[in-house]
Parts: sequence; C-alpha cells; structure tokens
Amino acid sequence: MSLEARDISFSYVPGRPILHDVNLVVDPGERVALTAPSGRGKTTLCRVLSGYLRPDAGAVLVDGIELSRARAARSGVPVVRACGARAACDGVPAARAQGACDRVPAASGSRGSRLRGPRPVQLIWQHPEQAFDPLLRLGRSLAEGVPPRAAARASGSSGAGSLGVARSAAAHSAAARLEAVRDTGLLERFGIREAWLDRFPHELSGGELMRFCIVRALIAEPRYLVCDEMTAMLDAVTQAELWREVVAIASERSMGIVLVSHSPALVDRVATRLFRLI
Ligand SMILES: Nc1ncnc2c1ncn2[C@@H]1O[C@H](COP(=O)(O)OP(=O)(O)OP(=O)(O)O)[C@@H](O)[C@H]1O
Repeated sequence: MSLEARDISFSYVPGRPILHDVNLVVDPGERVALTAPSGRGKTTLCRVLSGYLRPDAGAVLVDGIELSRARAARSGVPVVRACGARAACDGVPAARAQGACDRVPAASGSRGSRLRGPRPVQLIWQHPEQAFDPLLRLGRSLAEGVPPRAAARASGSSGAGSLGVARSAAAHSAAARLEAVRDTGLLERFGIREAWLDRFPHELSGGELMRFCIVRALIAEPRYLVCDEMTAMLDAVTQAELWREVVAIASERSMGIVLVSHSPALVDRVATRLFRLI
C-alpha cells in the first residue's frame, strides 16, 4: 500500500510540460525527499500528489485507489459551510489552491478535485501566514479541520438511537471539534499554547503559525504528508523541534512523507530516500 504517482505529466502552459512521465512510489512510513534544481517542478509535483493540481496525464493513487476516489471514500460527511473567497484550505490559500477544501466542492472549471472528505494526502507549504482564514480565530480554524468521525469519537457518539443522534449533532459543534483536537495531544506535542487558540493568525509569529499548519494537517489523519519547504522560514532550533515531532508521528502512524527542502542537512536528517526529479 502506497502513494503512487503513475506516469504523471503536467503543464501550466499547453505544450510546455513541467512534469513529464513522472513515476514515484512512496511506501507507508517512508520519507522521500524530492530533489531537483530550482524551477524543475518540485512544488508542482507536491501539488499534484496532494490533489491541488490535476495532472494532464497519469494518475495519483493512494493505497491503490485514485486520489479523488480515496478522498470520497473517507467522506460520508455533510457539507458544513461553504469555503468563501476569504477561506483557506488544508494549508493552501483559497486564491492559490485550485482544488477544494475538505468539505466543499471545487469551483466550476477548477482543475482540482471535486470530491469531499478529508484529504488522505495533506500538503503543508512554507507560508503559514497565507494558510489560515485571517478572520477566524485559530481554535476555530483547527476545529474546522477535524474529520466528523474523529469529532464523533471524541464526543462518544455511537451513531445509534436518539442519544447517538444528539451526540452526533453535538460532534459537529466547534467546541466538540476543538475538544477532539485537544484529545489528540497534538497541541502539546507541537507546543501550541491554549491562549493562542483565541488569537487571529496575524497575532502569532511565523513559527507559531506553522505549528498550527502542521497540527491542522495531522488532525485530518492523513496517510501521507507532503511538506514543501515546510520549515524554510524558521530558525534552526524550531526547524529541528518541529521535524522531530513530525517524524515521530509519521513512525507512530506509519504515515509516509514527501518533502522538499533546500537544506541538505535537513534532508540528510529526515529523508529515508531521495527522489531526483529530472
Ligand atoms: N501557476 C503557474 N503558472 C505558470 N507557470 C508556473 C506556475 N507555477 C509555477 N510555474 C512554473 O513552473 C516551473 C516549476 O515550478 P515549481 O515551483 O514547481 O518548481 P520548483 O522545483 O519547486 O522550484 P523552486 O526550487 O525554485 O521552488 C517554473 O518554471 C515556474 O515558473
């Protein structure tokens, strides 16, 4: 079972392919670093792998299932709210994401996935300040990233009988979802202070905000995490601290990682394998 890019081709401009017949298989628990000179398509491949760009040819498979189907298989979720122009999804700002956030179909004409459900492949990129809705407190943003099943688990919903129905409804409240986030222990592991949950994104530093990006990606319980220059803007100590936790969690969950970094030292420490994009 793996994350597989099969014969992927992609071009932003017709006739000028950025990716041409790319084949990559990432196994659970593997940490694969994409390497290539600047402008060769590492970010583009990250976005294809996580479903934000649809390839012109080829397919992305998660555990043998085409990415959009894998996403649908994880849904069974009512649409909670529309993702307006101001909203950001999965760590990628709405304006730049060509796909859709977890519970909302992509806009008509979009090249991204139209299916719902938590993304099995989560993308974290290097601009946390652009990844959150500026008008939402961070606790609320995190709460919105909790898969309904996880929220229901946290509220003890069995799904049966009127008590189950009531609990299920409760599980969709922001408070119940935030409680589900606390239950994961991820806030402590990434050093997120309780007081930060009441703040807006502009009231935190880049490093503090990146912690929220990582936690938001992880609470979606992804099978694979794609980290595109995730810690590039952070100091060395914070980089090491965040990567230590991400690697530990990947081991605990047998979660695969695809990473892009211009730091050879970081790649050396984190990656179990290099994949050269040519
Ligand atoms: N939205 C876009 N429209 C048109 N061209 C684009 C777009 N995004 C990226 N490109 C081009 O696609 C190519 C690959 O870009 P990409 O960001 O994937 O490369 P990269 O390997 O990640 O680069 P770097 O190491 O510099 O971050 C570049 O030539 C870039 O200019």
